[in-house]
Amino acid sequence: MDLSTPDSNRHAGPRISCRVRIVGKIRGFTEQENELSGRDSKQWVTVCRPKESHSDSSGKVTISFGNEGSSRKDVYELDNCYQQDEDNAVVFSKEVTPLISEVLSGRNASIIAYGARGSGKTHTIQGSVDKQGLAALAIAEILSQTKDAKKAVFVSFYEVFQDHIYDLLDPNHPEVQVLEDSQGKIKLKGLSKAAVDSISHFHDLSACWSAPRYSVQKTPLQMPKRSHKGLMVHIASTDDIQGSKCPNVMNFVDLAGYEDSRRSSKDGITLTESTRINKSLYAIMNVVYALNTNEKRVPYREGKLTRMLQESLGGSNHVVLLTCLNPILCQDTLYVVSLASRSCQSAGPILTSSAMKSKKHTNQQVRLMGTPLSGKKNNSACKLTGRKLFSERKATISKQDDVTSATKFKPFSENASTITSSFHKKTSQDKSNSDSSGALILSAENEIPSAFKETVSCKNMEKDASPPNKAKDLEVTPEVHCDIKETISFPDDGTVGVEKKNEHVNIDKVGSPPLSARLREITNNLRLLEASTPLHILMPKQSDASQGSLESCDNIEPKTPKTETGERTLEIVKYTSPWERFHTRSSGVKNCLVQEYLNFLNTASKDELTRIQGIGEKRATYILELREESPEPFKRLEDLQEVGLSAKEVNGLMRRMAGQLFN
Ligand SMILES: Nc1ncnc2c1ncn2[C@@H]1O[C@H](COP(=O)(O)OP(=O)(O)OP(=O)(O)O)[C@@H](O)[C@H]1O
Repeated sequence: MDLSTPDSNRHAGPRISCRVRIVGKIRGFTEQENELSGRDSKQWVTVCRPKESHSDSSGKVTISFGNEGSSRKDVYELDNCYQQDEDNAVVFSKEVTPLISEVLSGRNASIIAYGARGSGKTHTIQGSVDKQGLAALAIAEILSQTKDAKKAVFVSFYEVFQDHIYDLLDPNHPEVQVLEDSQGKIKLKGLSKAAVDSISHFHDLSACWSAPRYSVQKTPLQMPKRSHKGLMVHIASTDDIQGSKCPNVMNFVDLAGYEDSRRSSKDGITLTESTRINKSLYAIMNVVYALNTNEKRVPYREGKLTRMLQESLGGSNHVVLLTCLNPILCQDTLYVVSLASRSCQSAGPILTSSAMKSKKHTNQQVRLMGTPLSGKKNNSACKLTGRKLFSERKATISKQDDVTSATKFKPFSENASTITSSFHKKTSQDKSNSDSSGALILSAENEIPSAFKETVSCKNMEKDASPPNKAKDLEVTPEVHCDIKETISFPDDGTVGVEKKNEHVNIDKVGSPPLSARLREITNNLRLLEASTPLHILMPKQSDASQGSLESCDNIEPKTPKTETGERTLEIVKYTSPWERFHTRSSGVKNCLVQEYLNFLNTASKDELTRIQGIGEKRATYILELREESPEPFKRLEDLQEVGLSAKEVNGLMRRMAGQLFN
């Protein structure tokens, strides 16, 4: 597959601006992938560039995912994207060379490779046996430019694993500490620097990036499976033989690969480890987002790596976030690119049906008449992750004119996606909308990204997808072979509307039917609910005077329904004494309070979370991140240990909370 077209090389080069530049890089096929699928396999990633003549001078590109003919049509915007056939040398000349001049004239710069596992980050930053990485190419250039400029070049290599920083040049060193001096400048205590005078010397030193490591007792250490690795290039004046007088720094960071932590990892990484790694990736992405949106507070303290790099990020420094993309179907790549795209705020990401469907693409909780739009069984809300993924900005597909791909499919027109600010806050009971067209408008009440409207189509709704009578308020009467067009709108006031019209026109032949899937799920949920509802309650026999009296009714406690012999009954519990009743019921109250508290942690906004004693800004942020990882991270009180609270602290917290009820 030849991805290049004359247009694909039409890079204007990076604008030297202080916002973080978000650039994509599609990895080349590995030999194995070549063997398995062949070069003429269907393309999964397509880069669309605006035409030169187009009024949009931002030069941004859109990346779409999905084979021609497939239903997946995720489209995201980045500052630029390098194709499979554009190797490290091309990326270096376009992205890194301009930054070297900046560093030599007094600024700091960082090139951060971010992506799913196996997306080519290491290949890009560290290089391989036969291809130099960006780091080595930069060192060669820096050495050549500083030769006659009375500058000395020092390097530091480090690894960040589970929020601990290790010096790779001197593995005997204890952990590197990130300290702040009296002027608020970051100091890295314990990170060694080595002077570099030639590229071969650099290659020798860089072996520590992948060399096996040993403990102080000389026993081999288990290498972390997923960690961040970095190089700091310090450019100091020649009289600074230690390179310690605040030299300018160029960072190269090969981030740990993103992997959905709910998937069991192939290499035995535990859920907690994986969550921590992803948390540190979110920390980077949150800093990038905050820098690009000029937020007052940049959350450097959210992660060790961000704290460590703080001096090189923001201000007049330059950062390139190189988002590495797998060239074959990879859910994690979609997620990564969606997060990267959200930081390209100047035009906002363009999102389409599959992005909408994916629970990963916004952190908003969307409820459809109290029933999940999609998502897991028994989950009352479908949680979509990716903070601020939907920006307030508008984007229209018509901006995209030129498709740089071998297959040249037109995702926009086929997808019929539009962004609108129109607002629909109506319910299905609103007769004016349930008109002859059969329009159906559903509403949800949670905070919803603004200005997003999407049109998708579904076809052939099956009979079994029809909701039972209990779902009458949805007013859906699915027909076999009916053609349905639905419009989902996200208005500004935080509600979502789903309009649906019976239309026998313009069926998207490749579009999946999201509404039908959702309705099927609603149906299934209702059936489950119906199945678990007791048909009748067996009351105590009248002959038993003690149980039959009105007085003793207060002594009975309904328990979970049992369905042993097919007959659904409600078990009746009789208390033998007021003490027993009081004891049992107060533990019930306690469990209820715990459950309410966990529900609160699973759903509350950041502001609400910080109202709870013991939850500060940082912990609230982490809770939100955990919720991005899993829709309901807190199922038991023990789960609170995940946010750094000890069992004792959790107990204290609950005791205080119970005490507050009487204040
Ligand atoms: N441009 C490329 N052309 C061909 N093969 C590549 C290219 N980039 C990477 N590869 C191959 O893809 C595989 C994964 O690459 P790499 O190790 O760089 O990914 P990674 O993102 O660093 O992975 P991880 O997240 O696990 O560290 C390797 O076998 C590498 O040789």
